[in-house]
Amino acid sequence: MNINISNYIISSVIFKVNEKVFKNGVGGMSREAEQHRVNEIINEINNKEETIYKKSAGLKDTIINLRENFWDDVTVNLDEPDDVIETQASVKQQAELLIEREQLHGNMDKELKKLKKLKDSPYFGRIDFIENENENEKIYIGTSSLMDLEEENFLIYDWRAPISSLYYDYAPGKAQYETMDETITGEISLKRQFIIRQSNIISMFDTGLTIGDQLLQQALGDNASTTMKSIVATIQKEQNKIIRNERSDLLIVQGVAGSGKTSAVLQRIAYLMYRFRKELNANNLLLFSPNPLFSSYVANVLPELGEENIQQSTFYDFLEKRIEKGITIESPFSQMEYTLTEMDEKDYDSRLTNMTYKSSLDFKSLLDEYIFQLNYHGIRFRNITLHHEVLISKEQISDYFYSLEEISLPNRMEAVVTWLLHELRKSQKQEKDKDWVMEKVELLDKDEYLEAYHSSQQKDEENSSLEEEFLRKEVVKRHFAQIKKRVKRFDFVHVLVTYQEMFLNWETDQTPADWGKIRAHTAANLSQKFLTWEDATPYLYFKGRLLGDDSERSVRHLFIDEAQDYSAFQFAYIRHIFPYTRMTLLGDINQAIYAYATEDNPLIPATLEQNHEQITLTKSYRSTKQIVKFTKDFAPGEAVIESFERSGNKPKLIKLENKANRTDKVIAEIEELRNDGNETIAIICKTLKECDELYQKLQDKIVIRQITEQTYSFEKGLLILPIYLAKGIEFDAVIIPEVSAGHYAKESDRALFYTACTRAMHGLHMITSEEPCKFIKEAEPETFEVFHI
Ligand SMILES: Nc1ncnc2c1ncn2[C@@H]1O[C@H](COP(=O)(O)OP(=O)(O)OP(=O)(O)O)[C@@H](O)[C@H]1O
Repeated sequence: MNINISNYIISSVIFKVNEKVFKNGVGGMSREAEQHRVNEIINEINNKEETIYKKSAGLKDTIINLRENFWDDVTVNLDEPDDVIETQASVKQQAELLIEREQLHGNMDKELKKLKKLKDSPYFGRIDFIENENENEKIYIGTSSLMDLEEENFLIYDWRAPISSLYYDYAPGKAQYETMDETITGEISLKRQFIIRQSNIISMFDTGLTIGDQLLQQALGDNASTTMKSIVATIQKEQNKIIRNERSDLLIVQGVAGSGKTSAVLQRIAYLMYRFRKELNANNLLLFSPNPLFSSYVANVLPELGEENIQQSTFYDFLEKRIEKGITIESPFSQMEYTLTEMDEKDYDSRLTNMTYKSSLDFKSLLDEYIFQLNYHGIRFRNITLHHEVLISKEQISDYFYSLEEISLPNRMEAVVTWLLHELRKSQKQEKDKDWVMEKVELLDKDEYLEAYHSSQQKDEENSSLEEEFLRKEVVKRHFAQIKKRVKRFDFVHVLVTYQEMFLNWETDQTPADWGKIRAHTAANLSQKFLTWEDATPYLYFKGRLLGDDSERSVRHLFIDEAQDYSAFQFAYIRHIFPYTRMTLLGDINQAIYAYATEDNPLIPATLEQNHEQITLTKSYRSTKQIVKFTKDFAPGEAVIESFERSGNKPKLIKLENKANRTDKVIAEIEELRNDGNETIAIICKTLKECDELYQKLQDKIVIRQITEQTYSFEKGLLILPIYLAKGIEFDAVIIPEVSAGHYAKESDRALFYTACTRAMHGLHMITSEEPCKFIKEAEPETFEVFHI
């Protein structure tokens, strides 16, 4: 959490209010006594640092020494086989010693970093807990744990320790927490919060019901930052349930805009890495994020919590890595832009039909049926050629494939690979004596010649006099190595054409009403080697069923943010590709901006299996009470939306008499919002096209940055971006430059408009020169102010 001057002043005021309480001794130690304890902790940290520095310096010398004299301490004797074995063992032992010391040094480095952080702010919470009849124990909670010098007592508990959950889950009174083996019950007699900076207590509060609204007030009152912050000091009870959930294989979180889903999932990752530190490392965890900007926005949280960043990818990047070279996938953003801007295009309706159908599980069933009949016929193969001559024809491959007994398609493909490699070895022998080989030998440059000559000599000493023979062999081998590599990659299967066949020639009675349109549309795109976003996942699913999937077995936990934007087919594919992975899905059905996403949405499963769990978050922490009140009336879903008690100005609707004044009015609004203290202001448009047009008009008049699909990070200041790229991110203030009824006209625009409005923390200004859209009209009139200009 960044503490700025205004915060500091607020904190001091709050402290003054609370000071009296503390002086009177309510809740145990006074502020002086608490500061005294902080000082003692800092002393302890200093001592620890000193000890580690000393050990670390000695260790560093040992490592340098070990590296420099590595071979001195190794007995090298290669005379007899036994001696060789002994030498190997000796080298191994020495290497292990070095690795162990290096690891120890690395751990010390980590420990020093942790201590440095603790020195600045050792803890943020305290609870006094009486376990049954035992004495009252003071438990201080911080970002990591600290033990005394004797390593006997905890001076600070890590926020993820079992006992720390008391702090998040209970008010003073009866309380309990789970350890690995039992439930511990007792009573909390005090719950206290601190803001400590540079080893000084800036403020402290004794709290009642929830984790002090005051501390949360302060955290939420900050300006938006360009990177997300950790929320460990103020995690709310419901969020804590998400963070510490260990039971569920599938945890589904439906949370309203700004309810802390992303925050909770990042703390959850840190929790899991701590709780299962022996079994999990950063590579076992994967987060699917909605856009590249979001990835950089959240990149700071885990390092801030002392954990390594985990693998992060957009679903688009994940798919792109699995697709063959030469095939292009449309990005979800282009798909969205198309949906929003190309209504007049002649194929628009077919495209929408295609999108809806390809996103559904009905299409997956149809695809499964098509795949099933490929067991008997229909897979398209490619000739295996060498210099345009067919070595093994596609018909031969097909005959061989379909002559195999009925094992699964991928297993048969493996058998074909073995057979092809065998056949290629035969061709390789015959090929050696052909004319082209000598031509290639003559074309070898000097280095290649020598390399080929030497490697032939090394491998075939007996015939070393037959130089030409060797060179021929070598040249053929090189050419065949390429072919074999392609065979092992299944290049002999024409996956795209086999998929296309489904739309060109396959006949079945299971097809949907609009199959004709869908067929034509898909086949045309596939012949351009272009996969629309809605076809990308089905195609990869198809490819996996044909050739075998590279299941992601190393990923033990998958986290999907903005899960409402995944289609039923995409989610089914994810389950298919991560068969053994635990999943956490987070999203908000109100923000389902993709047209297909509401049907069979993974966030609202028809049934929950036994080890699945669903948690709902209803309180919005991002936006002021005024913004939440305004937006909740037109939110698409039925979900309860509560606001956190934080005040600001009412959203503003500016009605322009003259449309030509829009650019100047946008600039005036920016100025006004800046004067109110907003640092990061986003102009959020419905589409990229709208952004482009407005950006052209603004860029000469004001410093502004346009965010596109390719933007990977952002700085404070003025930004312009389309709604779909603002997902998951927040800004001090938002200006929506066009909110007319014509612009946000369709019911499907509701989620878009809601998403745009809910990006705002403190200020929301909307401009129109016509009738405002129906969503604004649905909001209670007293929730926003109207200005006629
Ligand atoms: N317990 C908390 N303590 C402090 N701040 C919090 C807490 N929970 C959420 N916030 C803050 O509220 C804001 C919204 O959180 P976050 O982005 O995680 O919400 P979200 O549910 O993912 O939102 P959306 O779905 O709208 O993208 C952030 O500024 C976050 O720091």
